[in-house]
Amino acid sequence: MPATPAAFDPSSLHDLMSLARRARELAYAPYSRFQVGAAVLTRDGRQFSGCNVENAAYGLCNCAERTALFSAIAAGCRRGDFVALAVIADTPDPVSPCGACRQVMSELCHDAMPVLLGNLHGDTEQTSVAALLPGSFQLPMPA
Ligand SMILES: O=c1ccn([C@H]2C[C@H](O)[C@@H](CO)O2)c(=O)[nH]1
Ligand SMILES: [Zn+2]
Repeated sequence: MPATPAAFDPSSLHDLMSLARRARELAYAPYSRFQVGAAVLTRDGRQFSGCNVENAAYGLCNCAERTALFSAIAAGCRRGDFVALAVIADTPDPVSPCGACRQVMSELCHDAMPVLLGNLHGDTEQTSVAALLPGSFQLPMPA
């Protein structure tokens, strides 16, 4: 979404990555064995974490990023309430979110919202929602 996200303390990105790292341990990934964790910070200072949750019907697998964002929505947070998101996996380079998660981020989060990508070695890369999905699909919002 266009508009400017709320300001945030850059050190909160480090905290968010620690939370994502702990959430990763909770992944339900018996098929891929690829565990992912994510955490999102909201405008009012709340943090929501998420892990990937797989299913025998593979198409139902839900990524860590979407689990975290959907948990926040289910707790009452609204589109635009998000300040930063962190995601972590056991990858050689900082993990790269899938297309579905990029689309969900682009609908729920401000274009400039920082997204911190990480791996278990402690490598990180800071990017943004718009950088992850330029030209994303959006529907005009009803007034
Ligand atoms: O950024 C990513 C990439 C993949 N996965 C999950 C989906 C599936 O459970 C497993 C393998 O793709 O990792 C995530 O949670 N986040
Ligand atoms: Zn995804």
